[in-house]
Amino acid sequence: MCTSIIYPAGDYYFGRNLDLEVDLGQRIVITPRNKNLEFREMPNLEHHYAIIGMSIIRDDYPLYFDGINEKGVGMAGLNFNGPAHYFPVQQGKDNIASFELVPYILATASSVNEAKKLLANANIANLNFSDKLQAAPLHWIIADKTGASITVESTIEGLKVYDNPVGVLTNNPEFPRQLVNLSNYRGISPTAPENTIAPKVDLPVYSRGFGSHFLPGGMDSESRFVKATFAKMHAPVGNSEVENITNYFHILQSVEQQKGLDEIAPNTYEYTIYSDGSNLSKGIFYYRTYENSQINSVDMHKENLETSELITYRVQNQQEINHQN
Ligand SMILES: C[C@H](CCC(=O)NCC(=O)O)[C@H]1CC[C@H]2[C@@H]3[C@H](O)C[C@@H]4C[C@H](O)CC[C@]4(C)[C@H]3CC[C@]12C
Repeated sequence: MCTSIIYPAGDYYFGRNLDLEVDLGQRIVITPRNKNLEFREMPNLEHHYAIIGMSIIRDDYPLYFDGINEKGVGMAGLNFNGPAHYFPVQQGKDNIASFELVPYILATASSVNEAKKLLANANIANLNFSDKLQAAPLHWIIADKTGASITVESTIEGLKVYDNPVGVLTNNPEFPRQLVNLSNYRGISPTAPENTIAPKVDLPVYSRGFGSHFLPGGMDSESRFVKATFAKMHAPVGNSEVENITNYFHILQSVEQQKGLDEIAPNTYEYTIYSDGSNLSKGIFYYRTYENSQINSVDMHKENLETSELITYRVQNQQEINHQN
């Protein structure tokens, strides 16, 4: 399972937790402006916006899990096993394979509005990257540096693009149902509630944090949707980049999956392999991993973006303890 958020703090910060049972060997990958991007059913893009994000590379192609572009648009693919449905290539449509969608949108859209226009005639084609890398059942969140955010879901009913008023995405069920479920938690608050159940009875507030007594805390995607929304909506805005990115990671950590808590097969557990977040205005990509709580950063603008070869950075996975004596 995964969780993705956009956090407003002066600048906007966008990224995700990647929860899975295996590390796929992803790297931080920068696609510079002149890297020739090939698509199965769409024209090549020889010149486009530069992208930075978490990705694996196969046959010199960046298979992004999530990323942002130099215009301040961010996008993440999250598991959507069950409802996800991709279609055969359709005449007259912009046929984009599911594994092409992140590079396609980030290479060409300078805002969420532009992404919406690109998606208006899109068909998510049921093509596999290769026999070994079959299409993954995903849905997507797209956000930009103005704070706008949408959810993209291709189901048996076709391609749906929803405005995302909370700026959060997890996994199943379909996005509208996540919002309906959120209504059940209208009362969740940082403040202790009034005694409305029996006003004449003395019901003491016997603990701090009473306003979130009924906040779900499970690993499941409905629980994470509610918890991440609560954490994000009430997160403070810091006075510096360091404070903001620190707050950002605290929000994602509220829905982190620790090893041992989510058994997906006998003795196999899903866990938060990495958390990442980018400053959408500055093009700085930050991440931490399960093994390494240090916040690391890669600034796309410190690379020459006018080049044509993929640029990669190894994920720093070593915990460094600052021994003070
Ligand atoms: C499984 C995760 C989503 C995390 C999640 O929700 N996980 C677990 C769960 O709920 O079961 C998704 C996010 C991005 C996906 C990858 C990207 O889409 C890129 C690539 C696309 C290929 O079609 C399949 C492999 C490959 C490399 C995908 C494998 C599955 C990934 C890594």
